[in-house]
Amino acid sequence: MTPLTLLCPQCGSPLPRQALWRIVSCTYCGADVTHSEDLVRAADFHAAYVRSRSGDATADIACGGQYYKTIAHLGAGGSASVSLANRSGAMPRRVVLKIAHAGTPAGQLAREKAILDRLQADDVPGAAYFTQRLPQAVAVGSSASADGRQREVLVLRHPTGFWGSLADVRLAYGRAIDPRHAVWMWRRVLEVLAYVHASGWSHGRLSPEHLLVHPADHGVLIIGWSGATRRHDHTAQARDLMQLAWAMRAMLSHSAGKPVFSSTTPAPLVRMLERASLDAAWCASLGAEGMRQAVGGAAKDAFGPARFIDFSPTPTN
Ligand SMILES: Nc1ncnc2c1ncn2[C@@H]1O[C@H](COP(=O)(O)OP(=O)(O)OP(=O)(O)O)[C@@H](O)[C@H]1O
Repeated sequence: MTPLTLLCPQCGSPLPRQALWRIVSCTYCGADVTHSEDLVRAADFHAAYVRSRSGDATADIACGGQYYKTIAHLGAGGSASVSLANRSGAMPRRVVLKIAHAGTPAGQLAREKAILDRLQADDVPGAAYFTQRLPQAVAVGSSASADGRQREVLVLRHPTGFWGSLADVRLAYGRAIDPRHAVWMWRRVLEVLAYVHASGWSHGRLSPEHLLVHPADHGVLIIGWSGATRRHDHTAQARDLMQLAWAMRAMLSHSAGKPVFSSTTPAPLVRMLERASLDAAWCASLGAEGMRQAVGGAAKDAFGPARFIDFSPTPTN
């Protein structure tokens, strides 16, 4: 072992060996000295910590030991209202908060988190890719809301780039969307369904409200998983495919609430949608992957080879 003498860099006097890992005061000249490069003074650390928590005072929701400041309302469903929020602290992060309505049964959001956690934990082929295309829960808890009552809160990672639900798109258009856009929306959902169905899950509530659209990437995120089950139930999985076909029919219907196709919807697509929304046995025999391929074939018959067309979630004319 090489002997080591620690000397004060100011006066050259010997220092105690604690100077290797903490600050010591030189007994001769009074200088504060340490050899460690990682050391932070307790007072500096405390001041930085207090600075990092300065946003907590303006936060309105506390959950899982973190504080969140809501910044925009995103929507509302049957059980919760949904907001965009910022996590306060040294590492701010944008999240989505679901805050249970008054009267929502206790534990509903906790169940949703448990289902999302199980979906994320699946270790099946394709998991690395598809778990990125499913919602990710961060924490669940309860927090005082504006009316002073405790409400259940679910914190989700914020999926960037998603504009809103297909129900919002339909509302913004007030008429059918271009059927070429319905094709990629349908196929995107079927890709994810093929993955989740293969691991035995069924969603159970596939409606336009539960499909968020990413206009720039032509992406669709399935939300609303609180009713999902994992029973390898082929009937329930066929029902998912039928519900999805009805959601697509809603996007292509001439007027909201009436399943009448717009005149711009080509015949091969109309035939597919009608059969997929009514024939459970056919849906079960095709499965999500078979249906994805069939939609691709019908789209090719109707529009020719696939090409990217810009999508705007609000009408431009
Ligand atoms: N990440 C998001 N970005 C934009 N809007 C969102 C997002 N998440 C949810 N929304 C909006 O909030 C609405 C309600 O969300 P969600 O379906 O998760 O709530 P819910 O109360 O669980 O609904 P329900 O109980 O009816 O299934 C959605 O239809 C959508 O319009």
